[in-house]
Amino acid sequence: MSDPVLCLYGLHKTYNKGLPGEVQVLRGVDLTVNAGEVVALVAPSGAGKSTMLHIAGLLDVPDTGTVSLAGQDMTGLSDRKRTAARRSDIGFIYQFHHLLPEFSALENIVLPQLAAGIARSTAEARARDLLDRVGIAARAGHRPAALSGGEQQRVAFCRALANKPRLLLADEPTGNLDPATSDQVFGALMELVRGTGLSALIATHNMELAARMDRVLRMDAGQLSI
Ligand SMILES: Nc1ncnc2c1ncn2[C@@H]1O[C@H](COP(=O)(O)OP(=O)(O)OP(=O)(O)O)[C@@H](O)[C@H]1O
Repeated sequence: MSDPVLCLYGLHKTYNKGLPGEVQVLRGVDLTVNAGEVVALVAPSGAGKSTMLHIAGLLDVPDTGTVSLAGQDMTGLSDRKRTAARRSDIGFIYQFHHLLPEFSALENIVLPQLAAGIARSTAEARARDLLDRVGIAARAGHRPAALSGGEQQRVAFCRALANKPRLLLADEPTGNLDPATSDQVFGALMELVRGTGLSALIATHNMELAARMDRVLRMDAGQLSI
């Protein structure tokens, strides 16, 4: 059997250690995401979800515990190697799209590929394919301001997948959309993820969306449970 795509083991994280504002955020988090698996993370506000996603995404480090991607331990790597692993292996989606306003939808998906050394023709073909998969191929030339909120978020999904990551991490990916749009846009995300065989860890407050994933984990007081 292949290695899990993501393996978190014994994660602890405390902010402001030893100071009056000390917050023990993660208290022993263990998690495995297997190849092609889509895992929901449901957590009340302040439970430590973003902290865990940042550590899983190599944007932050735990006080103790390990993070492995595709069987490789990331914990002891230099900042430069962690950044390289993050760029090549992980796609991020946030609640807000964070698209570059002066570039078209297509260019927002092409640019990260050019930065990774991919030829423009290949990058454009991939961007068009991704836009087609999420149903907005006709919007390729529009800048973000000329797109609806749901369309902007679909472009952000395509951008996250542009460099063919191993793992997608999403923090409330449809959290700023109205319920009907959220439902449709989430459907587009799931089709994209399923269609590419990607592994994903998706945080949401929405139990109906969580139920559409392979497995639901709850986070409370810095620990995970089923
Ligand atoms: N850099 C920091 N310094 C100090 N405390 C922090 C820091 N980042 C987060 N915290 C605290 O850690 C706790 C968990 O924060 P985190 O952002 O991980 O929660 P969350 O579950 O993602 O919440 P939300 O859903 O509201 O975003 C909160 O009490 C927060 O105030």
